[in-house]
Amino acid sequence: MAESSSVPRSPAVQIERLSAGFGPRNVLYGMSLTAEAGRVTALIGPSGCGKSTALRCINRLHERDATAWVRGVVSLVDAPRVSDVYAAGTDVSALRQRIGMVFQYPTPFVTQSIFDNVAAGVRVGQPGIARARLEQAVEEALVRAGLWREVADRLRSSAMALSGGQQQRLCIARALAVHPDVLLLDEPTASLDPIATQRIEELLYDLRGSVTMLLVTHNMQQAARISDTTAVLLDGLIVECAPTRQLFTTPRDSRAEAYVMGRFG
Ligand SMILES: Nc1ncnc2c1ncn2[C@@H]1O[C@H](COP(=O)(O)OP(=O)(O)OP(=O)(O)O)[C@@H](O)[C@H]1O
Repeated sequence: MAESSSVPRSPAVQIERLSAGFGPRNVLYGMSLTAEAGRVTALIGPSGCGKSTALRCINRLHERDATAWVRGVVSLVDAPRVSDVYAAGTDVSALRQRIGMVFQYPTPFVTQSIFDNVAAGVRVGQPGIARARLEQAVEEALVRAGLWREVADRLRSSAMALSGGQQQRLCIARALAVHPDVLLLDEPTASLDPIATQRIEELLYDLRGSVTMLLVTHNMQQAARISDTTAVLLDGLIVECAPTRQLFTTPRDSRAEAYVMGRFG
């Protein structure tokens, strides 16, 4: 099987006037951003400016904090269909399968095998799925995550027997197994060495076209290498969003320019 994807295009993510915070504390101040369908949108900005909070508002992880609040609109747009992420009655677990997330540190289920890690979401979404179909879903996800060849002969081993980079690709496979529309990537290579980082970057690049990705990164070279669009978040607002090459060569906003030139943050 070729290690590439052939699933259909995903919807765009549209964020409009998003404000969010914790208790009396405001973190996002009415930010707007569109992550185009099937593209990689990088979200960059100094530490503490609200990048993770913005990502966590998209799949409604933010609201798990007892003091968290959110206002504004987040939609998945697959014209003419528009799904409001915060619509009353939304099945939040199903939403989080549609909008997968990968974190800075790999988060495999530590007591489970490689197979069971990838199968977890499929079992939840399709209880009673036939064994052969489950095995096929796991294999497909591992192939898409570029991990199949490394683990095919040890699917029953513990996920903890994998290297950090492999664990991160396992987490990506776990997210891909349920065919998400969107992948939220919160500094997915920050804990990895350069070789493992390169594998993940190649993987994300290859997933373009089949999944809409939002990538939070402190690594501007990484944003430049793999994103189509880059948005600069400063103090809870997007100050510039542009095609990546343009943003890094001829930014229009003076604050965005100062940030990408390393003059602050
Ligand atoms: N659970 C929380 N309760 C209160 N404040 C929080 C909580 N989580 C985050 N914050 C604050 O919200 C602000 C934004 O945090 P966030 O993690 O979104 O920023 P970030 O841009 O992703 O930062 P970094 O690049 O350092 O990861 C920070 O000042 C942070 O201290």
